[in-house]
Amino acid sequence: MYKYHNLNPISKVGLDEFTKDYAPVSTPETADAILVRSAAMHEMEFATDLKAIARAGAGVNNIPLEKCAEQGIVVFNTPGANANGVKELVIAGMLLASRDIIGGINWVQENEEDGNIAKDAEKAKKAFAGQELQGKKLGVIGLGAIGVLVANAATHLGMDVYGYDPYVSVDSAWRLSRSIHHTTNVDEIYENCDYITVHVPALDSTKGMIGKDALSLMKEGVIVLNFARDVLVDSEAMVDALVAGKVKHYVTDFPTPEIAGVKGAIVIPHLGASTEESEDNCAKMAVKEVMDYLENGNIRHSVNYPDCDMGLRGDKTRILVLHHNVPNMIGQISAVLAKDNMNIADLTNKSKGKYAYTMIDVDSEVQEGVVEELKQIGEVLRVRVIC
Ligand SMILES: NC(=O)C1=CN([C@@H]2O[C@H](COP(=O)(O)OP(=O)(O)OC[C@H]3O[C@@H](n4cnc5c(N)ncnc54)[C@H](O)[C@@H]3O)[C@@H](O)[C@H]2O)C=CC1
Ligand SMILES: O=C(O)CCC(=O)C(=O)O
Repeated sequence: MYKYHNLNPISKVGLDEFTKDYAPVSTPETADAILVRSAAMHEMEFATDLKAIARAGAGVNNIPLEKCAEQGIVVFNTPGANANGVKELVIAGMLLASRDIIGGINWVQENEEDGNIAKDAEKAKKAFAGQELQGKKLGVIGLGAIGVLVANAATHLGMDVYGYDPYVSVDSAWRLSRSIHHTTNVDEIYENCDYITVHVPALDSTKGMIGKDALSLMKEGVIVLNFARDVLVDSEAMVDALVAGKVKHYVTDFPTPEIAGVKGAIVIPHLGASTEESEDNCAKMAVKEVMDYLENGNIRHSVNYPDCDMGLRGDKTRILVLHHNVPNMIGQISAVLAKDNMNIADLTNKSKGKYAYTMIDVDSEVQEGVVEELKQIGEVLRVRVIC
């Protein structure tokens, strides 16, 4: 029986994917796998039983990826599974920033007792007039799962769309509408666009990317949208730009004390992926990733180990070795197996940055002594046998 622990509420539709071989546990200490959404995991200690963490979502900045890798814990995410939910809220964000829908609705609520409300509304409404999206320039920074959907949808609203992503994947490039202008210089977006939306992960290299310098290049009255992570935008610089009127509206999915009450900020409580569909999609993908890893050793959509897939285990015994990506690991591993006269039926080795993964199918049983010998090889981080 495998055990899993949910650090956040996870959609039942996803959890229903677990077979009868899986049971939930109320604390993480004995779990083989943890399912998580946005819970902060950086301060957590991980028990030795823990083999996998699946983030039901895209951003993994709440998880200590390297610490997990060093302990032989594979971290997964669910790329693209909530992208449509975020795309739709970004479009809503652009509309909220363009038309004073919130001001208008508030006016109606404040005047709900007014018997002449229909007539008075016709006089009051001029205070809530706005502008249309059609014909405006939109800059999309980060053309991954979400950025591509936002860019394509905006073209259907008649916007003139510019995209920037120096690391764009072939898959994303294929999905991007041909009418989107591809720029290799992000300053072009800052200088020319009426709306700028950011869809990049929170990394050391992207933190604070919308800061004083970027803001100084932008057009007067620009609208900036951030549905990616709070740290991408320098709060102090953004507050100054809002107060000065340089930025007309900052639409963000991340409330912080610095930005929450500032005039011109439209702050949403991290609702981008909070739709039934996105929550179900993410949970289903996360559960399938965990089961395939625990039962077959296959890694798909990991963010700290290489993806590696040998299909279903069948009647073979499968040895799984997580290790550092250094020379002569396969030589040392196969030497241990040869010494014990074990025949390798199939072997795959993949690497990603500092870490690598070796999957081996053997025809015979694996004795505990062999596992111990494999663990003793320097640079090996975890050995697991599935039979
Ligand atoms: N508000 C919400 O509820 C949600 C927020 N997110 C956030 O949005 C981010 C993006 O999500 P996805 O599009 O699904 O991820 P993704 O991984 O599909 O796309 C990210 C893109 O950013 C690009 N990129 C990386 N560094 C860049 C840079 N310096 N300049 C320009 N592009 C750069 C990558 O090449 C990639 O194409 C996530 O990392 C997460 O932080 C994701 C889902 C829900
Ligand atoms: O699980 C959530 O609601 C947050 C989604 C998110 O921010 C992400 O997928 O990166």
